[in-house]
Amino acid sequence: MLLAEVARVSREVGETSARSGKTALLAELFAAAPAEEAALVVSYLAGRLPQGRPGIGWRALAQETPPAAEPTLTVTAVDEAVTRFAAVAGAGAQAERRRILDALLGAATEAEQRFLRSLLGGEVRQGALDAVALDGVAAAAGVPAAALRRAAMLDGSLPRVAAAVLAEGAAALREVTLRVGQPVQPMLANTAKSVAEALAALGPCAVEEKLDGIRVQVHREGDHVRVYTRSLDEITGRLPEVAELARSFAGDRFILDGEVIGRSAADGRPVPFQEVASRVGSRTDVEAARRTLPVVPYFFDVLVAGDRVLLDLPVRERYAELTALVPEEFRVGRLVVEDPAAQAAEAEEFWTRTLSRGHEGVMLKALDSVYAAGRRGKHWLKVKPVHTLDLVVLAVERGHGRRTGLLSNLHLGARTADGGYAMLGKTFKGLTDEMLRWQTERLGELAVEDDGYTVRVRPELVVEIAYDGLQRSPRYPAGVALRFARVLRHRPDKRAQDADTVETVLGAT
Ligand SMILES: Nc1ncnc2c1ncn2[C@@H]1O[C@H](COP(=O)(O)OP(=O)(O)OP(=O)(O)O)[C@@H](O)[C@H]1O
Repeated sequence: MLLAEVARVSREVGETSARSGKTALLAELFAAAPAEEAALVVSYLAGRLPQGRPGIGWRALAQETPPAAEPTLTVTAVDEAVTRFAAVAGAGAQAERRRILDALLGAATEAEQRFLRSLLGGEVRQGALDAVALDGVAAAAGVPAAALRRAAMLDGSLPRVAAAVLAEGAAALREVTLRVGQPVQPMLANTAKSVAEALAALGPCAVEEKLDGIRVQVHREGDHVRVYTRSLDEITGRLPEVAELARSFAGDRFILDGEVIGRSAADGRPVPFQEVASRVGSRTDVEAARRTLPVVPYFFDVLVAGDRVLLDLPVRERYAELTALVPEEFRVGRLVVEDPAAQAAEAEEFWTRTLSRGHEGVMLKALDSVYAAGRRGKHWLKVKPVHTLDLVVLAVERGHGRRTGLLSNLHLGARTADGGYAMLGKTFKGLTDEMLRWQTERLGELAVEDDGYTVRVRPELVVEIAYDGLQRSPRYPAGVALRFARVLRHRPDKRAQDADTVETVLGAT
């Protein structure tokens, strides 16, 4: 299929405001895509490259290249060029990359160049596009969107499932199941303001300790254990003690969901999140890092046990399975509340005790709820003493004085209903020297425009922000701004589409 077709539909989708109109345009294109190119076409329209981020800087993309007069470029040819680009290494790499990019842009018409620049630069608005692309595939294949969404979550790749369902119809969906060794998007939680509010919303539920560490999904098949992060990256090699422990558990085939934390050698209290994050992030000399900060996983869910997929079992039954596999000392602390009215005081006491042990808060889970992979549902509710927001960095200002040479003052945005972002304020508070160095490097990679003072970036980096409330402000697009915002931590483990929406921000305060 010609890239021109993809670029045209992408433009038309952008110009159409009704969701049904967007879906129809995409469905027509997907139905017309040849089987061997369907995955690529879906991927491009969801704003993604199968190669991930090939590291093409905005300066390289901004360079003018004379366009081709006629469209001849196919999506397969684009894919091959990006693969070559991503593989270039060693001496002369920069010139070779330039050559590949010039050849690619030179083979594209003006309209195709525009699309390529946004695709390669990661500038296509992702969150909304993913969902719209999914609707388009469902309509083209004649399958329910919900069934397709679930299959894509289980498989981990919408383009792959899309290609199968476009070729084989609904039958392909039945074949998608959870497989050991294939990570699945974890279930996420919503926020409640208090334990009482969460109990009222959920009814019979489990109240669990909310540990502040790194989410891990542990897959075991015989002696093979793999550990994945929340963003589905494999980190087995960095956490040898987790793999060793999983090998010691009763079953020899399972998928467990849990949180890894470190404990202080002196008093056993949990160490700050940053220390665990830096331990998990360190790839070199894992053994030395392990001696400095050994970590322990605490599990709270099980998704596969033996040859059974447990996602559709309710919490109470999954927990019984977890109990059979994982010894109590490696499960999160938990209180079962069958009767919220009678056990309210007990639940409050569990919350107080959990906080006094140095944990972040509690997580309440409806006892009859299933595991909704990849969803931020209403069946898991977290309660924390300090309310925080996850916001996306839209731009950053260059520092001055002691911060000269560093990217410092962050422009923070919440997601809007149309797939964009509304800026809610700026802050440089709470950033340690190490965080400043880290964000300068990361935001440098995400830069798309630089006027010498403010660097606009691709909206990808999520930061966790504490704040004292909202104030009216006509200068900001949502009509409100954050008061006393400060950065608690960077959240490279989160995607922009996991960030808070303007709606939740307004509802939170
Ligand atoms: N008992 C628990 N059950 C589920 N998740 C837990 C538990 N204890 C700790 N967690 C962590 O809490 C996270 C769920 O909260 P949420 O979905 O809001 O993600 P989050 O935004 O990363 O959380 P937060 O920002 O509050 O740390 C999980 O991803 C997991 O890492």
